[in-house]
Amino acid sequence: MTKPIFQLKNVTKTVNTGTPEELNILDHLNLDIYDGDFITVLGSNGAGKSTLFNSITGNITPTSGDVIYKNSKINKMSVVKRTKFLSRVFQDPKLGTAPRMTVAENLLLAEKRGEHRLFNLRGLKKQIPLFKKITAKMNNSLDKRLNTPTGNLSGGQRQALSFLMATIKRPDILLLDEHTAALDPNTSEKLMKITNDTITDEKLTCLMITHQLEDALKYGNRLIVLHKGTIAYDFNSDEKKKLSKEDLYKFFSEK
Ligand SMILES: Nc1ncnc2c1ncn2[C@@H]1O[C@H](COP(=O)(O)OP(=O)(O)OP(=O)(O)O)[C@@H](O)[C@H]1O
Repeated sequence: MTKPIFQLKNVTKTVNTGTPEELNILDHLNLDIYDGDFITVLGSNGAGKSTLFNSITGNITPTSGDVIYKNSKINKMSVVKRTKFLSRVFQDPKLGTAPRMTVAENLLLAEKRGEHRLFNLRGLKKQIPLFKKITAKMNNSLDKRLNTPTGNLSGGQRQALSFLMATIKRPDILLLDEHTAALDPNTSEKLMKITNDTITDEKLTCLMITHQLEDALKYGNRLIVLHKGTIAYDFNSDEKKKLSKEDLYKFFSEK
């Protein structure tokens, strides 16, 4: 049987320890992520979705339990080291790119993700044809703005660039944190289609937080529902196909 590439085993994160506000924001959470999984992540506000991502990226260290990557315990591995094998796209288009650097420079930076060497612009010219090709796929004129500082792009262009930067160097795990939520419906739909095509074509392993029930049902091979810092439901591909939006509403109102 295939082994998971990433596991959270009995992970608990306690905050405000020893005070009346003490709370387990992750509570004995177990999750096995397999190569090629595309998992949509649902949960009400405060359920622990971002905290789950932070425990994968190393932004938080569990109070107890284990974080395992390819059979090795990595509880204390730094965020920077983990960027070698994982990337994340945030909801806010401003968070993914360096505003004063141009589109091309940001892409070059992303290509060198996880490398220790100091960033320099050597080799930029050589990469322009590739950068033109991949930005053209975004279908939003990004390919004509390779020399534009990213701070001058529209939110949609900037978020498309963030997605490209997260995937230009294949990550073992891609984390999408409501990455289309700040975009207008049209732009959001376009980026979601590109996202799905990229993940499917390149067989990426991905977790995607969304509040859009349609998207949670439409995309991916697994769907998990978080509640109070733990995984309340974990639907496999067959179970997910049978789910309706009404079922999902029910799960939320049961809680
Ligand atoms: N450092 C912290 N100290 C105290 N409480 C925290 C901390 N980080 C998160 N929390 C709390 O943990 C809970 C889970 O937060 P989290 O941001 O993971 O939820 P979420 O499911 O991503 O919510 P949303 O959908 O609103 O983004 C919340 O109640 C939040 O207030």
